[in-house]
Amino acid sequence: MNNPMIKAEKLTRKFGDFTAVDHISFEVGAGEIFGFLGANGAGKTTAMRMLTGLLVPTEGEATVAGYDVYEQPEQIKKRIGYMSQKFSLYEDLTVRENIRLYGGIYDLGDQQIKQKSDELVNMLGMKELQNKMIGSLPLGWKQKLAFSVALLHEPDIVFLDEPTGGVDPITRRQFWEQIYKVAEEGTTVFVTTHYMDEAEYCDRVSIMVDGNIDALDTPAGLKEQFDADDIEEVFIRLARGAERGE
Ligand SMILES: Nc1ncnc2c1ncn2[C@@H]1O[C@H](COP(=O)(O)OP(=O)(O)OP(=O)(O)O)[C@@H](O)[C@H]1O
Repeated sequence: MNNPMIKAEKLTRKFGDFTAVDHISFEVGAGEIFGFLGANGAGKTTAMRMLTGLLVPTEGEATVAGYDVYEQPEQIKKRIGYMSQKFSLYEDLTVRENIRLYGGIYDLGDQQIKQKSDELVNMLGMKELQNKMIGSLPLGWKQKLAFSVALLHEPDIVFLDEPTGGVDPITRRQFWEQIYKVAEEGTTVFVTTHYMDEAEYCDRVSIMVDGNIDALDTPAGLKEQFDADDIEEVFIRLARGAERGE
């Protein structure tokens, strides 16, 4: 792959004697939608924390947007967006206040923040809601807004950690339309999900089992390789052998 946006080579993280992520290697291209699947405890969050410059690896190499995870975590943080269920918008601030807050965190100027706020509320059809507290909005709206906010500073890569948890299939589908749009514009999307229908929407999917990447291919390639009707079947077959998890 020429100039991969993410490149991991034998990336490893141990906690004491326990190896949470065990020598994983993969590359993700610019504008690619890369699905990062695995059962609970497989090591996805640990891998993602290393790639986002939040956790130092024990061994191995990785670059993200061309920056080294050991040497240049601060540069990485500037070039990525991050959205998760746990780390997201402030419930007791309004839609507009949240945008302003994150614009400030991402070092955008006042004028740019104002312009981005207008664009964003218009694009999301949230003009009427812009002065409402986030806490009063339905979860699907919060997710769409959190995604847009993660893209405010026009990052090269956006990391999405279970971005659509807890909403209905139509809302999830709308969220994925937003994902397609930014990927078409060239942003790389790295996404974890427990919804197997969403795995089918990715360009390529990796499946982690007990700290290792046991499979990595396009959805069609995985189905062929495992002679399965859908990704769920592939996933279950791989995850059944897992020792970790609930
Ligand atoms: N700080 C830590 N100290 C010790 N063990 C940890 C730490 N963080 C994660 N682990 C262990 O590493 C393993 C992988 O955890 P991780 O959170 O990366 O999995 P995951 O695939 O993201 O799971 P989930 O889908 O439940 O979030 C688990 O067994 C977990 O208990």
